[in-house]
Amino acid sequence: MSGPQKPTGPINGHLGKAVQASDLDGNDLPPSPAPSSPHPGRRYNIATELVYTEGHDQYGASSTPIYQSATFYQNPNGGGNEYDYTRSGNPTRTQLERHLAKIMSATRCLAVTSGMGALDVITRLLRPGDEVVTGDDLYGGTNRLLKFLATNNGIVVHHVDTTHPPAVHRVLSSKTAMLLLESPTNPLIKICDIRDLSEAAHAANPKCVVAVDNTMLSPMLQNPLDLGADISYESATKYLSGHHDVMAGVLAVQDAGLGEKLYFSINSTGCGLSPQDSWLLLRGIKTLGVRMNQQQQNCQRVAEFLETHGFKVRYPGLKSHPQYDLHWRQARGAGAVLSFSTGNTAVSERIVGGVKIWAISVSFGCVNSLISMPCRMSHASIDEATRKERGLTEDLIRLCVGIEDADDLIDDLQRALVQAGAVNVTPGDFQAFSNDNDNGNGEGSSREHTARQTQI
Ligand SMILES: Cc1ncc(COP(=O)(O)O)c(C=O)c1O
Ligand SMILES: N[C@@H](CCSC[C@H](N)C(=O)O)C(=O)O
Repeated sequence: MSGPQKPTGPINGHLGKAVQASDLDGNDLPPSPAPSSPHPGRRYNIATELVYTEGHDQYGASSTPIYQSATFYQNPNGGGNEYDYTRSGNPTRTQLERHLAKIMSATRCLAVTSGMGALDVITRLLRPGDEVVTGDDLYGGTNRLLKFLATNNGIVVHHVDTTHPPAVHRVLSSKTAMLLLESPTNPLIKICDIRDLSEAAHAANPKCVVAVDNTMLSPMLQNPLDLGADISYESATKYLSGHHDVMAGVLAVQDAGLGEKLYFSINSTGCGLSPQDSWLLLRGIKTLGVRMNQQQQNCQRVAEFLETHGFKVRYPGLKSHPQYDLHWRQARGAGAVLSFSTGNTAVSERIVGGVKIWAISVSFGCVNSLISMPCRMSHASIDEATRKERGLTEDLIRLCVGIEDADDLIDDLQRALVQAGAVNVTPGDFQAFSNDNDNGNGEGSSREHTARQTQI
């Protein structure tokens, strides 16, 4: 990988930029840096690639310099340098994009101001009348943007259960312009067969763009482009950065033409990632391997603890997960987000309110552990009736596990479960109250739970 390039004189006529003057649709392109990755694919194992960079800084700086400059000097004829303006391209952002391209199995990667910004760029490929096929469990913000496009831009959106391939195949057609997948989904941790669904979408319409939101696993654990997707994107606010100190989104592609179209939107709308945030993200990525390893080890312990004590836990590290085998065919780890039900919303509220180490917060992928109730927080923008239809019950608790000591995390959770009356305590053991009375919306067995709580 090469670092920011030195001015080399006019490369491409008077523009002097290593890029063609128009995109594949014939739109005029403003000056921009060269496509991100100078070589396709990875050369080392992922843990090495996350850390290893070949910078060619003129002073030998070990950390990529932050080019905090909005504009760049040019020759009198308007050419000369690779960069002219930071909205169009910035050396720190290019360094990040080239680094990401390696680890995302891409030939080109683009960095933008948030995960939703990345999805906005992707959905700008759509035209009125286009159809989008997507899941019935999705991050709330993704659902909100799709609903906006369906309401205002003439896009037809089909929400189907992506764990059930025939349901997806049934709605795919020559009008399907985009298949948008999450695996695992946020927050019900459903797994879909990315390869099979990508093939089916391309068979239905060879021009269909398959976009996979890889936020839950990060490129450390899953590479959708290797599974047949056209775009892998994620909220880099989560695992890639890892410290909740930056908002960012990344998009990765293997097809140069598609990369140009995405870049065109980014430059036109001005959502490229700032130099400071690009630097923060470059720094965060270096520790992704160690963070993710620790986070998923801790998450496995927490998942087993909850399941052993009778809770219905959704986590692909557990053999009880309905798509366990599929998940391990396409991913290299289970990630560090799980969700579980108590069968009673009031009890769930008391658990969330009772923990000390687990911070009540949206987001995930940070080094510290978080707890949330998706229906009240990350998925509140989905109306109640739709949530209920999709099996997103009000009592659902989502845990995003960090790098703390796993025993401390479990002790804290155990204390909150007992205090909340979520478990039936017997000498030497405690078990979750049965969810048998649960009416499917987290309202069941409330008297049982309340009674239990008052005894403690
Ligand atoms: C799965 C998923 N995709 C995309 C996003 C959007 O990312 P951002 O918050 O960085 O815009 C989020 C969370 O916000 C998410 O959970
Ligand atoms: N108020 C925000 C909520 C962000 S949720 C962040 C993250 N994706 C998560 O799942 O926790 C909004 O309405 O977008």
